[in-house]
Amino acid sequence: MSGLSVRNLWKAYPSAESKDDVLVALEDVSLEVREGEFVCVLGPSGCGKSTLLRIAAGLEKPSLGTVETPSRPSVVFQEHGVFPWLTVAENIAYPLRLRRVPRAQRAARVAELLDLVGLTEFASYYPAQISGGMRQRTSVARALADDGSVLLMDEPFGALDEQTRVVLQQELLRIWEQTSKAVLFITHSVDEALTLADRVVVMSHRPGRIIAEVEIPFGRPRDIIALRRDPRYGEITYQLWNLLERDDAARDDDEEVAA
Ligand SMILES: Nc1ncnc2c1ncn2[C@@H]1O[C@H](COP(=O)(O)OP(=O)(O)OP(=O)(O)O)[C@@H](O)[C@H]1O
Repeated sequence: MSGLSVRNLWKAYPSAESKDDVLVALEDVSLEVREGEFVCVLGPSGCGKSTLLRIAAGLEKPSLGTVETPSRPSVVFQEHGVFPWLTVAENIAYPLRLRRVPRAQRAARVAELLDLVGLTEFASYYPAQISGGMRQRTSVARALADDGSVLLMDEPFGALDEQTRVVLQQELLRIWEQTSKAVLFITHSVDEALTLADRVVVMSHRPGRIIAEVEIPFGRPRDIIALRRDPRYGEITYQLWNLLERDDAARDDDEEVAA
């Protein structure tokens, strides 16, 4: 198997309110991301998206269930994903050093990745000397330097302004389209999910369950500005919002019954 397979995942944390209680963050979550497929997980704040990603990355253990990947996934987080004491080029080279890739080969791969993410001029800058968007590009390039076939991204553009976000979304697609990596991308933005994904997995409020999977019909390569003119863009936006809102309304009903 060269993608990611998550089966019947449950995660409970000790409750902060009572030591006899638990907080269920994930409830029986199963999903597959095939080789070369881009899947977005969309859900409201606190529904367990990051928990799912951390478990998929092997950074946390599930309470129940399994995760299968052919190799250790690469991860891009929302912020603080780069080492502040290393330059842009050294950050990108980091996974290559860990794999003991010979120096000349490493330099060639770093030069290629710097070019791919448009940071050649900033190779010797430190993270504090570049913009937030450039730091995220560095983070993406470093994840691409990892040769794993699965890439996990946790709201990597969430902290950026809208214009930078759109530029980086387009760049990410351009770069990813040249690979066959399976991508699991976490977002709470309807717009971002349908712009990027082949398939959107919609999660409920906590405890996070999968309430729907929506196939996105836009082809590849994808021009993310042009697709906003496609009449299907509005329809799918409406469909996704409806799924999220219906779940919200169901939760309000549950709370009223419980009260
Ligand atoms: N280490 C932890 N200990 C206890 N509870 C936790 C822990 N990590 C997460 N939780 C709880 O699990 C639930 C899901 O959190 P998670 O961060 O996965 O949500 P999220 O969907 O990523 O949220 P957001 O979109 O706001 O980042 C939350 O109620 C959170 O309080």
